[in-house]
Amino acid sequence: MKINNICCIGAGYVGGPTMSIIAQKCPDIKVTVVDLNEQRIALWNDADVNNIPIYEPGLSDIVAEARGRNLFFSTNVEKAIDEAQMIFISVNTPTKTYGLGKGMAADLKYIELCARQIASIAKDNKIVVEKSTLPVRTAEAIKNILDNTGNGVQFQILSNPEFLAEGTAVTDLLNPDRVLIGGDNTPEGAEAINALVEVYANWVPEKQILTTNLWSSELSKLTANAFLAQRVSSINAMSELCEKTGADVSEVARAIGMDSRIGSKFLKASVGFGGSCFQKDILNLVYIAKSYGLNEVADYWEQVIIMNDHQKRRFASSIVTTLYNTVSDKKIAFLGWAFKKDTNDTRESAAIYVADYLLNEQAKISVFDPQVKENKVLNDLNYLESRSSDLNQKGITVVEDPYEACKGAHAIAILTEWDEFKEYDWQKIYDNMQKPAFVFDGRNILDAKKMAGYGFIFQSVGSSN
Ligand SMILES: NC(=O)C1=CN([C@@H]2O[C@H](COP(=O)(O)OP(=O)(O)OC[C@H]3O[C@@H](n4cnc5c(N)ncnc54)[C@H](O)[C@@H]3O)[C@@H](O)[C@H]2O)C=CC1
Ligand SMILES: O=C(O)[C@H]1O[C@H](OP(=O)(O)OP(=O)(O)OC[C@H]2O[C@@H](n3ccc(=O)[nH]c3=O)[C@H](O)[C@@H]2O)[C@H](O)[C@@H](O)[C@@H]1O
Repeated sequence: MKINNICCIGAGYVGGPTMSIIAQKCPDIKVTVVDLNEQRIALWNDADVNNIPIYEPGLSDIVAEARGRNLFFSTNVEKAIDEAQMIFISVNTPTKTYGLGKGMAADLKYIELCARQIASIAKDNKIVVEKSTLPVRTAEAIKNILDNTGNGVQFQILSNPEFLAEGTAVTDLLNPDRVLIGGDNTPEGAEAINALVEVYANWVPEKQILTTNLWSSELSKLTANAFLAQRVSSINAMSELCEKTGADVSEVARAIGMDSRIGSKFLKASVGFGGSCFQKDILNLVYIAKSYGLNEVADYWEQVIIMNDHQKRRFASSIVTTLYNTVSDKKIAFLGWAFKKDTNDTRESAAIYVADYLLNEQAKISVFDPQVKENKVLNDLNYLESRSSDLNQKGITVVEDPYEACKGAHAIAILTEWDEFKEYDWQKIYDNMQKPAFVFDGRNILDAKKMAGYGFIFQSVGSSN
C-alpha cells in the first residue's frame, strides 16, 4: 500500500519535528499535524516561522520549506483522521498523578481518547502508529478499543517509537541510528509494516530500518531510555566517589569510555538528568516489572531514579554548606533552566529541584536561560506545590541578561550546559559579585584553573579541584 496521506495527533516535541521531517523528505505525502491546543497550533502556523512553539536548531527552516506545501498544522482533528490512511499517535503519556499506579504507571488517558476518536471517525481501513512511548502491550488495548467501538473497518496497529533527543531532534531525525517498526505477525501486519518502511526509506537506509513484533518494539523504547539514564546515574554515582578520593570524574569517564565495550557517549557527570522522559519511562518500567511480580528487576531500575534524586539534592545542599551553612536572603544566580542545552524544554529539569531546595533555605534566586521565559520558570515551581505561587514569585526573578543575573550574587550555579556560558566575560562577572564569589558548575563546562584565576571559589561535579 502506498501512503499519500498521514495525520499525526499531537503537535508537541515529537509530533512537530518528526512530521516536519517526513513532510520535507516525502513531498508526495500530505502530512497534517493536529492538536487540541489551539495556541500551540497557532504558533506552528505563525507567519513568522521563528515563532514555532518548539526551539530546535534547524527546525524552523524545515517548517518554512514544507509548511503549506504538504505540511499542515490544524485543530480539526476529525477531518485529519478521516482523510488519513496512516495515523500517528504522538500525544503525551505522563506519569499518573492519581489512582492505581499513581507516581509510577504511564497515564494512558490521552492515548485511549485518541483510539476512541479514531474508531468513531474512521470510515475506511487505517494504519494506527504508536509514536508515543508506551508500556509494553499497549497495542493490545488500542486494538481492543478500535475493534470494539469502530465502524467495522480494519485497523492495523504499528509501534514506531521515537528515539530523537531534544536539542538535536533535526539531525537525529535526518540520520537516525535506527528506525524501529513493530507490527503484527500476519500478512496484513506485514503489509502495514511495509507501508511505513517505505515512508522512512525515502531518506533512511533500509538496513537501518528494523522490524520486530509489537511487544519487542514497545519494550525496546523503554529499555533504551532505561539504559541511557542508567549510564548517567552510574557516572554520577562515581562523581561522588571522585570528590572524596581526589579522582576526577572527567578523567575517569575518558579512561573507561575508550574501552570500546563501554563507549564514550553519555558519560558526562552532571547535576542530574532531567527531561520529560527518562524518569517517567523508568518509573513505568518499574511499575510493569512489579505488576509481573518481578521485584528484583523493579528494584534494579528504580535505583537509577534514586541516584538521580540524590545527585540533584546533593548539588543543592553543597551550595548551602559551602556558603557557610546559610543562603537565607543571599542572591544565587542560576545560569540555565532548560533540562539540557539547545532546547526550551524545562520538563523535569534539575534546575527546578535545585531551586526548590534553595527556596526552602530562603535564598533569592535570579535565573537566566537563553530560551526560557519567566512564566515557564514560575509554572515549573508552582507545579511542585512546595509553597504558594506568591512565595515563589518573591523568591525567584527571571532576567534577560546573564550579567544582571549574576550582579551582586553570592554564588552562581550552572544548571544547563549552554555553549554561550563558556564565552562570558567571567572577570567582569567576578568583579560585580559579593566576595567571596562562588561558582558551582553542575555541568562541568568551565575551566577550574581559569575560574580560580579570576578569583572564584570554584566547585564542579566529580572533582575536588
Ligand atoms: N520529548 C521527547 O524528546 C520525546 C518524547 N517521546 C514520547 O513522545 C510522546 C509525546 O511527547 P512530547 O511530544 O514531548 O509531548 P508534548 O506534551 O510536547 O506533546 C503532546 C501533544 O499532544 C496533544 N494532545 C494530547 N491529547 C490529545 C488529543 N486527544 N487530541 C489532540 N492532541 C492531543 C497535547 O495538547 C500536546 O500538544 C510521549 O509519549 C513521550 O514519551 C519520545 C521520544 C522523545
Ligand atoms: O524518549 C525520549 O524522550 C528521549 O529521551 C532522551 O533524550 P532527551 O531527554 O531529549 O535528552 P538527552 O540528551 O538524553 O538528555 C537527558 C538528560 O540527561 C542529561 N545527561 C545526558 C548525557 C550525559 O552524559 N549526562 C547527562 O547528565 C542531560 O543533560 C539531560 O538532562 C534520549 O536520549 C532519546 O533517545 C529519547 O528519544
